[in-house]
Amino acid sequence: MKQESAAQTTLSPSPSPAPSPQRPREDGDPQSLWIFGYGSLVWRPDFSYSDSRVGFVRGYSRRFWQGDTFHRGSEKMPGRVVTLLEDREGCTWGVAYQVQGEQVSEALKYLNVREAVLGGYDTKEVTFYPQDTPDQPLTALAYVATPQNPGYLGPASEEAIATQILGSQGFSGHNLEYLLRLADFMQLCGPQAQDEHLEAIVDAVGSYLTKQAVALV
Ligand SMILES: N[C@@H](CCC(=O)N[C@@H](CS)C(=O)NCC(=O)O)C(=O)O
Repeated sequence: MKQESAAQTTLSPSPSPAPSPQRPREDGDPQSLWIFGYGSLVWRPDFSYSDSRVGFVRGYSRRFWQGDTFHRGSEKMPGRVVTLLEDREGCTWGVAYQVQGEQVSEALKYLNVREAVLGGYDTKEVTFYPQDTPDQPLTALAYVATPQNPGYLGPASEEAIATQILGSQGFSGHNLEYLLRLADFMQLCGPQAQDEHLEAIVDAVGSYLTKQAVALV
């Protein structure tokens, strides 16, 4: 799985078709749906679900290119959170959650506020490959912040992103917590799950804090 830093990868914005979010049963009730999380959803889904799988989506790279003035930032100091960009050679690890029956409408209602209204994310159908059964892919719904949304910040050096993250916090907590929890998740996925962009930002945060600490001595 090829990974490049943000500077080298020419990422095209992902179109944001908004597929109908669930397949209704004959009686019109939604039957079941998989929701793919690749940012805060991997550690804080905050909706009830019946099953979950660790795995990945192909053809997308995760980037800290979405601004956030609510959850992890403010109007004065916007934070940076992740979105997916189409990238032929990209691969993004995360968690897919299965919601069934009433869980479907409850999850979508909740995520619409958390992701769309407060975060600027749109929905997109993706193919998810469970880590344990990659030969049995699942169709999942992902929340993607396209470059057309007003909060989109786009590319920046990993050092600049690290500095912005260190200086931002919002209603859900500090932006650094967001970065480190995602890094922790990726550690748990094992050596086959690489995200050079994420790792470069974590390294830049470490270097910055080390310099600050040395300056205090
Ligand atoms: N849609 C991505 C990113 C989600 C994300 O991080 N969204 C922000 C909205 S700006 C959020 O929910 N933050 C809650 C938090 O930071 O705890 C995912 O599937 O995880």
